[in-house]
Amino acid sequence: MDLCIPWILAYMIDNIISKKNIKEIYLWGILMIICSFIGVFANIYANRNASAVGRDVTNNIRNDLYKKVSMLSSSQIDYFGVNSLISRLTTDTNNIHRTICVMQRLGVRAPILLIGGVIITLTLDPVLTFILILIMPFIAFVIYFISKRGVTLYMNLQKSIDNLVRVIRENITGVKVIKSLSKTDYERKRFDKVNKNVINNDTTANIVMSLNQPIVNILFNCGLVLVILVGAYRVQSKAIQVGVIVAFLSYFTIILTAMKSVTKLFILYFKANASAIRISEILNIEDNLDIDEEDLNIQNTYKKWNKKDLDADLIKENQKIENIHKESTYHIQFKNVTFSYNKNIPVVKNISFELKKGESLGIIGPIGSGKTTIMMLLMGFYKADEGQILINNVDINDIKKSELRNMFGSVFQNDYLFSKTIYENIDFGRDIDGEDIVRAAKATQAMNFINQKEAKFDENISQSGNNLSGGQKQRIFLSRALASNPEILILDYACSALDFKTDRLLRESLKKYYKNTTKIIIESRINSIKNCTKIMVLDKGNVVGYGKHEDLIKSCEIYSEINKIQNGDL
Ligand SMILES: Nc1ncnc2c1ncn2[C@@H]1O[C@H](COP(=O)(O)OP(=O)(O)OP(=O)(O)O)[C@@H](O)[C@H]1O
Repeated sequence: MDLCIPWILAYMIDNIISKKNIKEIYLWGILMIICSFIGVFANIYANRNASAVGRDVTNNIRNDLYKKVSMLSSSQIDYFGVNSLISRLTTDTNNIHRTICVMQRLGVRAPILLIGGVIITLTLDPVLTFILILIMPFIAFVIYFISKRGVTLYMNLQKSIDNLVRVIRENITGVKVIKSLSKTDYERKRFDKVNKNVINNDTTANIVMSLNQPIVNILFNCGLVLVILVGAYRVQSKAIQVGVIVAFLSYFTIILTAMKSVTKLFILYFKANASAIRISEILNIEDNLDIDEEDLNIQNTYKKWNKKDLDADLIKENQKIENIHKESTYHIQFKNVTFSYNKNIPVVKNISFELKKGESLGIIGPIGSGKTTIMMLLMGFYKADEGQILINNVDINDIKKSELRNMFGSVFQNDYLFSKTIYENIDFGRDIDGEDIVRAAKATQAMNFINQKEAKFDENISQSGNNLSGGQKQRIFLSRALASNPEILILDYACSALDFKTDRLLRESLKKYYKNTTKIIIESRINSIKNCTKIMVLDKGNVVGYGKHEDLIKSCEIYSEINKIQNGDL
């Protein structure tokens, strides 16, 4: 419709107006109005559809990306970094969303106006069109050359945004520490630095990309001047009529706008391309995912087999596992396990221990000695470089990840509470029986403070549990770990915020109500682990003591030293 209107105008100027027939002028005028309306409504319709497509495509990409991110193995998450994953899920998908929306509107409209404009001007006057076509390769070259540089520049920009997200996240989650250490100024300067980096990268990218517009404008305006000069000469020599020049000026504006749109598209495209590369880096990962091939196979097999066959097979498989359980003497076995995060310097070396069902292991040792790493290996977050880890006599690498994870209840140092009710935070979407939740809350002494809350279990917890004390939070973490009646309970400094009495009551409840659960407890207080079936003393990734409390006091120098310090003897 945009292309029709100038053509009608030229026709009216050259053929209708001279006839001085008002009726005919009105008719052609009405035709122009109809064209305008059709154009407006078609535009609204196209925009609505483009938005819907943009919304759905981004929704799919974000879902796929989220699914993939949630399946990444721990080492892959370490490799990409949490902040980079967050900005890939947010800023990068947003860049793609904008581009898809604009691409559908301008990407369709601009070429139609561009090519259509050239074709129509050709029918009006080939000589003037020739001037137009002559400058187009120059414009295309400028756009291509400048925009090509955009990919690297926008990649750098995205990387600096990753850094910005990291610093903001650290500052917001660590706001209390920052204030208590009076480090607000220091953190502000750190933020300023990364923020400036984003601004600098953004400015560089924008300066380079904004060269496009003025250069394109200059080239086009030169063409316009030439058209008017040549056009005036041709009107004078009666080769064309005045209406053609008027139409030509309109077509020039249309074509110029279309060219500008193409430039904008290029900028958006290169920006989105940088984001798309970052997104596909995640989507294209195939190996080392935190989901077993077996899990995927089962999904595929479901499609192929009928349910009866699958059930029969699952029953056989369960029987096999049950037999293994019966034969197995040990619940958990570590056999000479060695592991290194960077595949260079081992963090834990030659770790061996065995636990029978219901037994407990206390792990103690200096900061960074590898205590948490042993738990990470047991839960299958990382694979051991050497040695073997067995649960119920089965190598954990042969156990389906989902099945493995279901065996555990765990509390780690950096656990998280969600802005939901106390009940939902304990249940954690697992549809656990209400009785089990209450039992867990009683065992962990959480009931005492839950009962004091107005809404009891339905009391809302604010983000990260800011409306709870440290000890209350820990009791909810512990309840969450115990609520599913896990086979294995892992407590990594899970009781550090509990007072001595609550700590003792918790241990008594664990013994009484969860006697079949095998427990591994990482603690710095000897009193919290001295009654464990076995105690392991770690130092720089090596086991320097292993046995019962009384034996270690005599045989392990580090252990007896810690014991003396904690009893006030040193
Ligand atoms: N994801 C990781 N990537 C690289 N190195 C890591 C990672 N996690 C831990 N480490 C390193 O491995 C070593 C052991 O860490 P680990 O968390 O197992 O120690 P820990 O004994 O549990 O310490 P703490 O008592 O402070 O909790 C440390 O030197 C630590 O810096």
